[in-house]
Amino acid sequence: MSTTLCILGCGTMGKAILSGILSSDDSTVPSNFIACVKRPASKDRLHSLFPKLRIFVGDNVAGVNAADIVLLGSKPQICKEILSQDGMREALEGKLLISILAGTRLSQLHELCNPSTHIIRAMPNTPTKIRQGMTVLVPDNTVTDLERDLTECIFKNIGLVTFLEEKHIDIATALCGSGPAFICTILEAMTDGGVMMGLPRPIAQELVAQSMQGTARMVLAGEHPALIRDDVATPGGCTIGGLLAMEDGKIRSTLARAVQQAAIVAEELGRK
Ligand SMILES: NC(=O)C1=CN([C@@H]2O[C@H](COP(=O)(O)OP(=O)(O)OC[C@H]3O[C@@H](n4cnc5c(N)ncnc54)[C@H](OP(=O)(O)O)[C@@H]3O)[C@@H](O)[C@H]2O)C=CC1
Ligand SMILES: O=C(O)[C@@H]1CCC=N1
Repeated sequence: MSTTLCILGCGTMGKAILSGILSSDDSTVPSNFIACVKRPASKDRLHSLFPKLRIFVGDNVAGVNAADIVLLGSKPQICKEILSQDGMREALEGKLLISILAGTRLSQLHELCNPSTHIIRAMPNTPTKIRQGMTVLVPDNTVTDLERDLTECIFKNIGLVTFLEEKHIDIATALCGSGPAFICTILEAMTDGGVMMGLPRPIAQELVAQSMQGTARMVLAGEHPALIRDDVATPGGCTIGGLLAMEDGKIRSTLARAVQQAAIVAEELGRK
């Protein structure tokens, strides 16, 4: 049976999810894809990236009508406008709606939909583009096991998946949704250090990025970050010199506060 996924608002994150799914060998579910956007220029860009994609400009209801599953990928601020369009409630009836909107709660989405629309909140990140994403899923209590499994399958195909309660999704938004931006800030800063000491930027950047990837993989394989750190910081060595400079700059509390601030703002986005 063929399943059609409509990405309702297909910008940065919609494109990342589509790229991930379409580059996988296992793109049987969903098997067909639709995107809805606002501007004709976005249609042209999407068409050049994904030639087989059906694209609707300014006709969201038609896009949703033609789909089995809808992934809401607009900015949170315009979700009400989109879901209140004439015919949208009806178009979504009996369908699974996956919302990737930061901050917008299940209860707010339900108010804009009929009861037969089942809703799952998802918080993915841009590395889904290369099938290395991290997605947190929050199904509401009307979601069937089949819908839950299907959503898990879609996101597992493009990265790791974990289920959380809704009360934790703003924190997940800060950690995995915003995470790539925070991590790239650290990556750029370390690269700057290498450039300052005389390495060409592309080489310094590769050294940092691969070190980040390798270390992250060790942690994901079960190694404890504190032990990895201790192994590297030999007595009287260069690493402990660098670590103390980081602590002088309050790097730990700075990064933890960044996550705290992003989680606070994520929660506020749902109130706008
Ligand atoms: N960016 C990220 O890393 C992450 C984002 N998110 C969430 O994903 C969502 C989208 O973010 P992002 O992809 O960055 O945003 P973008 O601005 O890149 O994409 C938004 C999309 O919505 C479309 N759109 C705007 N108005 C309408 C409308 N009236 N009808 C139909 N489509 C419309 C835009 O169309 P057009 O192109 O024509 O303007 C665009 O394609 C947000 O809710 C965000 O919280 C979640 C995790 C990570
Ligand atoms: O900054 C934002 O609003 C979005 C949500 C998570 C990542 N980017």
